Amino acid sequence: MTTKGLEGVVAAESSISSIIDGVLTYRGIHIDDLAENASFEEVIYLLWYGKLPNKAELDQLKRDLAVNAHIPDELIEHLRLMPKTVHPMAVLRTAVSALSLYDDEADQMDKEANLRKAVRLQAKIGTIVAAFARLREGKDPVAPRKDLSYAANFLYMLKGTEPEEIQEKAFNKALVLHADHEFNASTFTARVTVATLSDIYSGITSAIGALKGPLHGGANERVMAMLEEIGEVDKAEAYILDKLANKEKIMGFGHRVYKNGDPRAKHLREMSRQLTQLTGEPKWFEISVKIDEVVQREKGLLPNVDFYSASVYHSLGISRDLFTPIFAVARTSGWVAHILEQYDNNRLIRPRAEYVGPQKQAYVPLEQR
Ligand SMILES: CC(=O)SCCNC(=O)CCNC(=O)[C@H](O)C(C)(C)COP(=O)(O)OP(=O)(O)OC[C@H]1O[C@@H](n2cnc3c(N)ncnc32)[C@H](O)[C@@H]1OP(=O)(O)O
Ligand SMILES: O=C([O-])CC(=O)C(=O)O
Repeated sequence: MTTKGLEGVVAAESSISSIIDGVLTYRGIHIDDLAENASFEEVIYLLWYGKLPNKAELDQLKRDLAVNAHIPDELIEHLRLMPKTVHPMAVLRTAVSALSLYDDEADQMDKEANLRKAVRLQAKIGTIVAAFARLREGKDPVAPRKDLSYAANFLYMLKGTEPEEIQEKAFNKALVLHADHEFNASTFTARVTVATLSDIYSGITSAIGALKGPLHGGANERVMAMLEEIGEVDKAEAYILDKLANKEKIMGFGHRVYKNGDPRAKHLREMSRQLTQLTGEPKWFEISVKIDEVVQREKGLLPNVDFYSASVYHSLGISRDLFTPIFAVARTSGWVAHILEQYDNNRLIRPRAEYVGPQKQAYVPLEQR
């Protein structure tokens, strides 16, 4: 017996995040609590070390992230030479792989070296996304600042100006909400890769590839494309009904695990409401709410993390093809935690397939085919 898509299959034990009866926790702390109160840096520490940091531990992690946020000049040149029109997720996949070439410890496998690489990767991944976003517009990258939070620094490197406090807070919350999610497809991919005892860069590169697809992280960008295509609230209902009649999936709805709603969506919905008002473009929230109503009514499906995050990022002035790379920036914290957990109690991940192909076939020489 096989289970298509491994639905409901428990593949390993983990003590990083849990989804029990629709409640999401990181290391046992409720996601609502973290979303309201935690900085992304605290969440990184929590995921990697299994406890909230004290002040000294948090200050140290912040310092480590800040001093490691620059990327090698060679990588900037590489990014400069990349075609300007390619998808930033493809760029990120290549750039993270390339980053390993400039890390002397890339293949060193002890725990301390892995933690040092984790800090470097987490610190640099945001810089890579921001640098390419500017380079493709013919602008120079903005060097990271040591005095800003992870969230503020990312927005600063992207735009060249410091974000308003409300923007920093919203972006921080989005990072916290996207940080980890049990055995989602990209995390599982990372674990499969490193379970061969391959290195952390290979794990993250594989995970980025898995996150890119529209059934996973790639949905957030497509949600924004849909909102833009709809354009006005009055057109939303007919647009969705037409898609459903054509048996098309509505991006940002449904979930393999949550059948009664994604607990992250309400936070993003409220952020979307506030930010779209602030930017004077409430229509993105209003169209989203209308879609939400129609999809629930017609299909009984609820929004996932990718739905309201689209209008949140748009309201922060971020191009829609950067939405999934930003998801990768946040999820690197979770990917790393899972990679470290996998190394700590490793066994090769190698399931079986049920063979359903032809049997007892003879080899036919080429000239007889
Ligand atoms: C961060 C994240 O990865 S969150 C997920 C992001 N992805 C998306 O938003 C893409 C849209 N959603 C989907 O494709 C799915 O809901 C997934 C991939 C998230 C979950 O997939 P699965 O658990 O495999 O559910 P599956 O695709 O089998 O759907 C079950 C039924 O609901 C329908 N359905 C599920 N999601 C949707 C949707 N978004 N729109 C319309 N119908 C849907 C399917 O067509 C299927 O109907 P059927 O039984 O009549 O064939
Ligand atoms: O868990 C999943 O399948 C997808 C998801 O919501 C995530 O990765 O955040």
